[in-house]
Amino acid sequence: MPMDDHAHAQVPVTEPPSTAAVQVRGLVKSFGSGETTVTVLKSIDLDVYFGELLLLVGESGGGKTTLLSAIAGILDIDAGTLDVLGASLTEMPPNARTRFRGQRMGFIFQQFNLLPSLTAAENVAIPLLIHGLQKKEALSRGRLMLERVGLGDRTEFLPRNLSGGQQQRVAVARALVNDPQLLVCDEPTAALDGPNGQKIMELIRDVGRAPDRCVIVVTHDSRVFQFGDRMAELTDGRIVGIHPIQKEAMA
Ligand SMILES: Nc1ncnc2c1ncn2[C@@H]1O[C@H](COP(=O)(O)OP(=O)(O)OP(=O)(O)O)[C@@H](O)[C@H]1O
Repeated sequence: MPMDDHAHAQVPVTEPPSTAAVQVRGLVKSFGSGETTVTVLKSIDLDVYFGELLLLVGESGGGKTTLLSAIAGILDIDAGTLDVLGASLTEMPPNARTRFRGQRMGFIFQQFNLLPSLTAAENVAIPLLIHGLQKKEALSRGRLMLERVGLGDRTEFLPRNLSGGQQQRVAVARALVNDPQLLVCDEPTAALDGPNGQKIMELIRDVGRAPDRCVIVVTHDSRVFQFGDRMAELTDGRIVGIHPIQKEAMA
């Protein structure tokens, strides 16, 4: 096989780079019922491509977290379709969706959500244990992942003995330990100071983004913008703009 063909063979045929990893069409989501119904997402269309880091920005209460939760399969939607990593989330039964999420997606939140009584390595190993890996193997992979995020010397520390930036690194390691193709991040830098926020975004960009995967980051933090490839603006439940990020303008 010629080298080029061989390189192609590494990428699954259904998921070549530059095609949509996430395809959202006509997504509608409301909360409440009767007179108190609030329609938070009003017919959203959005594509997120393999190989990109997409920023989702917009006014507070505009629906960013709701959209992220729908894409992550955490939230049922009222209308529309959601295709994620080649699968229709809208048609998937809840159990299959939970499994799919655990195997193919990673999550990073503003709050690090680490379990306080577990060491850093144990926290990172949790997704692997849930998927049935033996504890020894899970911990060993957890430690390796912590090395990748620069915490090889902190694997046996409890979260309370780590700085905020280090705790978020543990959370990033936990999100990536399953080798997810879609990484969703909700305000990942909000609880961090400037330098730690920069380091976390570098990590998310460098480890989470690759030709066969993609990252979506909800953020208010303008210092994060330089790490994005495109920015989608969500206001009052609608995507009001989506554009590439001019890196030169940021420098
Ligand atoms: N479970 C829920 N029940 C009722 N209303 C909800 C629920 N979740 C979100 N909302 C409402 O949906 C709207 C959008 O919320 P969402 O958290 O998606 O916005 P956001 O753009 O992420 O805001 P922020 O930037 O402040 O985090 C808000 O008005 C919120 O009150």
